[in-house]
Amino acid sequence: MASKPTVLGLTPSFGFGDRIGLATPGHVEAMKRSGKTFAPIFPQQSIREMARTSRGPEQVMKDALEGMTQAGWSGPTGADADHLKTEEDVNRTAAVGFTFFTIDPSGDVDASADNYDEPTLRDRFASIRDRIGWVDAYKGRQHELPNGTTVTLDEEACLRCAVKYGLAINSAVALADHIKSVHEASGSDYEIELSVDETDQPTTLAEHYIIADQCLSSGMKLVSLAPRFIGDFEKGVDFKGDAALLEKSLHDHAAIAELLGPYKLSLHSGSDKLSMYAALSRATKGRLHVKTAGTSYLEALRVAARHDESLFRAIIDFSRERYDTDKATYHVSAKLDSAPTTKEVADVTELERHYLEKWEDVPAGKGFTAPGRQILHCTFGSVLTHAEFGPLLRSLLESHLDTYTEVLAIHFSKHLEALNAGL
Ligand SMILES: O=C(O)[C@@H](O)[C@@H](O)[C@H](O)C(=O)CO
Repeated sequence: MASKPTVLGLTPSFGFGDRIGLATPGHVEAMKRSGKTFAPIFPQQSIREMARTSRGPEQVMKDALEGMTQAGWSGPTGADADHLKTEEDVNRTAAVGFTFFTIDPSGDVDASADNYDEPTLRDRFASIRDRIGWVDAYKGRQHELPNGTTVTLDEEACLRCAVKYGLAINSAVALADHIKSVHEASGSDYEIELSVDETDQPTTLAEHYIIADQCLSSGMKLVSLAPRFIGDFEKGVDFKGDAALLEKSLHDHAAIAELLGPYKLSLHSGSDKLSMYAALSRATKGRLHVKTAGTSYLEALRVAARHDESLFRAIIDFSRERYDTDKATYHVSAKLDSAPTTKEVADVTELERHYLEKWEDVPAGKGFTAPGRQILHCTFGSVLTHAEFGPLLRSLLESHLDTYTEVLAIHFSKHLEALNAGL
């Protein structure tokens, strides 16, 4: 019998989202092979994923706990109620035993604030001044971080942060208060992650400092924070960008987390970012959380590529029809013409290479880069709720659970080993 989800505190942790409900045995197997320093989060699903797959929190929790029991996992696990935006999201997930609550206040972020000229910035600030009381308290301050970097909170940085994130901080604090009251009523423990990763511009050090400081001073039980890091963290493929600049910035963000918390730095869209994992582990000295989800769905399609070619081809055709619509809320850059149609590729192994890629084709220490992965990645909801493809894929996985478990074990062992390399 699997243990009940618990809080994990500052232990290095790794989130294994599962959009189908059959991946946990493979996740457990990867943990057994390579997860020595990491605590797992097996039940993990965002509200967006639940909406797209028509699975509710009960089902997500039940599938993960059953998978843990089936695979003989008796160690601890967290349970991540991911990308929560409303009190209703909290109530539904708390009721079934989620312990790690990821608050996503992106609906209240003013994403245009980075481009406002000074008069517009002052104007916008004037319109929300009565709801943001902290600008004068930070203005003019400088903070030396444990790694020697200085965070400068000049007037412009404070105003821009207030306009961009002020209302989002307020809504995050309000949702955290609700999480607290729900858990006080039930007498159960919980922890909070704040995610501000889904923005176009990277989170500056000044923004990170103010956001975290405001949340902590409100009493938020913040155990991890997901900034938007520099470079590109697109879904389904490796990190794109300047590795040296990223590493320097990871050290700075980790130093803020150490100074103000400590809390963990969290990496969203963490699947397949193997080329930067060691840097993340080094910079945070293991005080980190990595979140993955869509990559387990892609590995499920690998099972289709190997055991039911016509289903694999049909799913690719359908995903190509859906991609331009379904990619709307995801950070991806693939275009439909970056991968061939199924008619253009006769050999299924070649098709697998274009749409999923194979580990044997990827250099050591790197992740996948094939653009076709993104076409399949964003369209999971349409496929899984499709009257024909959803049930066919599920029954294929059920009859080839050994293959699914093994491909996931290989896939995630590579992830965990790359993270361990920096510790
Ligand atoms: O697709 C989703 O909604 C979630 O899986 C992700 O955004 C999640 O937060 C994540 O970053 C997984 O890599």
